[in-house]
Amino acid sequence: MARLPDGTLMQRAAAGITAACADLLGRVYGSRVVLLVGSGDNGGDALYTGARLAKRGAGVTAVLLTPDRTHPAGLAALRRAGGTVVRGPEHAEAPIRRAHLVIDGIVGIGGKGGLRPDAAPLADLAQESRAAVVAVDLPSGVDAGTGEVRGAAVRADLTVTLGTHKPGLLVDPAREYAGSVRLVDIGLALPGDPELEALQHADVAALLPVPGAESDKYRRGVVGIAAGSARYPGAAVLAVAGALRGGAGAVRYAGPAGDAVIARFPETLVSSGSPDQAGRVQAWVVGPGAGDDADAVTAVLNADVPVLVDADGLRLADRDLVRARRAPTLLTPHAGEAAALLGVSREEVEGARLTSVRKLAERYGATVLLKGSTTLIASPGDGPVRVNPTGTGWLATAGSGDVLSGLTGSLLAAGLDALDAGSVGAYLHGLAGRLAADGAPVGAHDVAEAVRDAWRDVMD
Ligand SMILES: NC(=O)C1=CN([C@@H]2O[C@H](COP(=O)(O)OP(=O)(O)OC[C@H]3O[C@@H](n4cnc5c(N)ncnc54)[C@H](OP(=O)(O)O)[C@@H]3O)[C@@H](O)[C@H]2O)[C@@H](O)CC1
Ligand SMILES: Nc1ncnc2c1ncn2[C@@H]1O[C@H](COP(=O)(O)OP(=O)(O)O)[C@@H](O)[C@H]1O
Ligand SMILES: [K+]
Repeated sequence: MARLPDGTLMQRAAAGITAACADLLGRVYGSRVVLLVGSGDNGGDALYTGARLAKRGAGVTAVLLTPDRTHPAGLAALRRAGGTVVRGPEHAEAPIRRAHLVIDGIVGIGGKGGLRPDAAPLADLAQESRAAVVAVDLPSGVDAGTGEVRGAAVRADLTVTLGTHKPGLLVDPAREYAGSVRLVDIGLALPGDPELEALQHADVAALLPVPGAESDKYRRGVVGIAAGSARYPGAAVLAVAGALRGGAGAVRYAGPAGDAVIARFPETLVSSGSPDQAGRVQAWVVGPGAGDDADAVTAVLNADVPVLVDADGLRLADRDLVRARRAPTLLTPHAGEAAALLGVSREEVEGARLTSVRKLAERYGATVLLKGSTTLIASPGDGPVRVNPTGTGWLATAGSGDVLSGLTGSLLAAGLDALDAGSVGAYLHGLAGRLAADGAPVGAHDVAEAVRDAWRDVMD
């Protein structure tokens, strides 16, 4: 900012927001636009955007939340362009009701907590009106850095974000408030590591284990699955189904559901004893449908290879044993399991996913994949947390987590580190869920089958 003339970034921002608004409106000339203007630079962005729309023939009304603390140059620009001003939120109802478009410039990255009482009714009015709502930088009232929503907040149809995505646009519950998100490059060079990163197709393609000319099944990695029980044999079958599609050269199964596994997947190497008698593997998955078999969990945690712990395994695992492990450990809880591991309520985890996943990784000295509407993967330390961009609500179906654990374990056995295995596993799983569903409900076995399509899609 220091290297640029005053106002340059704001003009770039306004140009980008104006273009997005024009796309949304279709026709700017003759449209009615209301600006919700707070006291900071976020309000300034809205005012300059309003000025540009007014020059193109829109009727623009600015609602000033704090009339004596409004961005002065932005306000002057709007007035010069023919915009009108109402002073105070109490005058907002009539213009918002008639608007085609509401631009939310109440607060951006400078905001703290939910909207204050004077601003909160504006969020309601905007939501009740038939106008499209465009948020500048962020929906006002959500926490930019964590994705938490601690009070009233604007619900946008589109968020035009400036310079970079913010965690609040990628992590639930705030993500829901953002609508679709459009990034405007305003030429900021961003320092250091981001808080959050999202893999894209090319990143995943570069990480997927592909066999070379010299490969054999052992070099590709053998994944061990210690899952299922007499009561839940299906969990074993689904975990193996995921594991067979994850790139390992062989899948070993150890546990009481060997007959069910073999019946469905004859290529599996099955044994009914303890995992430590099952033969060598390069990674273990333990826990899906395991019931109360704590011995199997302990045996796996004592193995000196990467281990993925899911479902019942998370409940049965000796926590000191997890912390004492030297080989990589990947825990894959959903919000309820994460809540039990942290000793808090499920709601607390769902309301603060980013904080929760970091805390878990720190507390257990392990990589943690927190499942759910936004899947996050964190390793201990200050490095970026990964957010999975491919998730879909169709994955919320019984057994789909078992598929994820097998798939991700297979990637671990193939040599990916725990953070990469977790994020690539979640990416393929989400994509497979979308491809399998294609607009209609799916079962977990459909998701497992579609992993191959997801893999091809990524490699294309
Ligand atoms: N940085 C950049 O490179 C660029 C930044 N740009 C833009 O600037 C924005 C950041 O601007 P900013 O720093 O002025 O803060 P901002 O988000 O307007 O909020 C502060 C104001 O909100 C108020 N307020 C606080 N909490 C509140 C609440 N809960 N409910 C209601 N009000 C609340 C708070 O009031 P106060 O505490 O002072 O009473 C203060 O006046 C950024 O998001 C982007 O749009 C772009 O132009 C391009 C380049
Ligand atoms: N609303 C949602 N949006 C996206 N993904 C979801 C949603 N709900 C659940 N999922 C995903 O579905 C899977 C469910 O796993 P899990 O909770 O372990 O179920 P199960 O134990 O039945 O297999 C996880 O990968 C999770 O991230
Ligand atoms: K905003």
